[in-house]
Amino acid sequence: MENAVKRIGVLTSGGDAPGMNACIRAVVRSALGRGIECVGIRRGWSGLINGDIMPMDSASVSRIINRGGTMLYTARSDEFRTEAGQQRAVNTCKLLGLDGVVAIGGDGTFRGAQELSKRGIAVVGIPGTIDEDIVCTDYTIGFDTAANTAVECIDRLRDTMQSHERCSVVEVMGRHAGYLALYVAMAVGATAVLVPEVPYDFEHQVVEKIRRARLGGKTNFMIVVAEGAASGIAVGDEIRRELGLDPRVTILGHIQRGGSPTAHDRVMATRMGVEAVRVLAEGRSSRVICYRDGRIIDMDIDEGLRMQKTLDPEELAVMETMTGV
Ligand SMILES: Nc1ncnc2c1ncn2[C@@H]1O[C@H](COP(=O)(O)OP(=O)(O)O)[C@@H](O)[C@H]1O
Ligand SMILES: O=P(O)(O)OC[C@H]1O[C@](O)(COP(=O)(O)O)[C@@H](O)[C@@H]1O
Ligand SMILES: [Mg+2]
Repeated sequence: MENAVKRIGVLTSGGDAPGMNACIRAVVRSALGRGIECVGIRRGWSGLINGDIMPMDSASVSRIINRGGTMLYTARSDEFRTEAGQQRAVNTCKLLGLDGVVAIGGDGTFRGAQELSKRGIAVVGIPGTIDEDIVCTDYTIGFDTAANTAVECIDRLRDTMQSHERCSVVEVMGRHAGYLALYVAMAVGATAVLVPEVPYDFEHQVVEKIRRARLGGKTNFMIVVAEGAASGIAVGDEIRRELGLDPRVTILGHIQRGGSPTAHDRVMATRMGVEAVRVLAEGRSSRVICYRDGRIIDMDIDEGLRMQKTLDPEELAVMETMTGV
């Protein structure tokens, strides 16, 4: 069975995430260790459509385990959403003699992987996104680094906010998901957090929290806003209007997506990369690598994408407790 797989491709797609390089390295080196050739596909699905490739050997992934970003570049491709684009990608796989593709990315990337596997190409997905919004896995590569970067930035803001007794509104990434915001808010001891999963209620989520903090003796306030919940600037304006404070708004933006990956991200990326190659080498397809209950496993992509995920109610309740006093 294992000998059937001779050559695979690896790509990164969607928003980049720290640890993607460590994952590429693991895919390439574990494939080589099995006698499988590995081809790098640049610029995600659009690279597969256009045959944008680079040869990968062991040396090609030297000195990248500690680097953020992705050496293969990443992209979002509208063409790949079309049947014609997907067929072109299939043709590239046939032309290059690829027996499988490892796609490192988020949920969108996995939907693309589904389409490709329906067309007969073996694909295994690895979750790489700072949003941690992939339903079937407890962890996505990049989350830990992004969270620690955001925490470090907010700690710096807190110093100056305390000195000036100000209110700070910090917008963190998460277009559709509040995992990062909630985690970071808990880690910095925020006064309030706004996430897209909870309907926006300024009075309850912001005014009451700031009031309680003030009555408890605080004179500086940290409001963490996931970009998908509200705009940090709009929240700042509302605080100024309704409470008479003079908040400073900081949008952390892409700062959160860069930087050297934490040890946790490097280790998870390495474990997931090795597992993806094992799954492909065993001749399996349409799988996604997941971290569940403390173990790395693989799951059917359709099944994985069908699962419903919401913010952990226990985490939300803890945050409510900590901001309610
Ligand atoms: N339903 C879909 N069908 C086919 N391809 C898709 C689909 N959704 C997303 N993709 C492809 O995956 C790419 C990355 O998805 P995106 O949502 O931008 O990032 P992420 O993978 O990080 O969630 C898209 O640009 C598109 O090429
Ligand atoms: O890089 P862009 O296009 O500005 O996208 C920003 C978005 O990408 C993310 O960083 C990651 O999202 P995806 O993994 O789904 O691409 C979001 O948190 C953020 O909203
Ligand atoms: Mg996504």
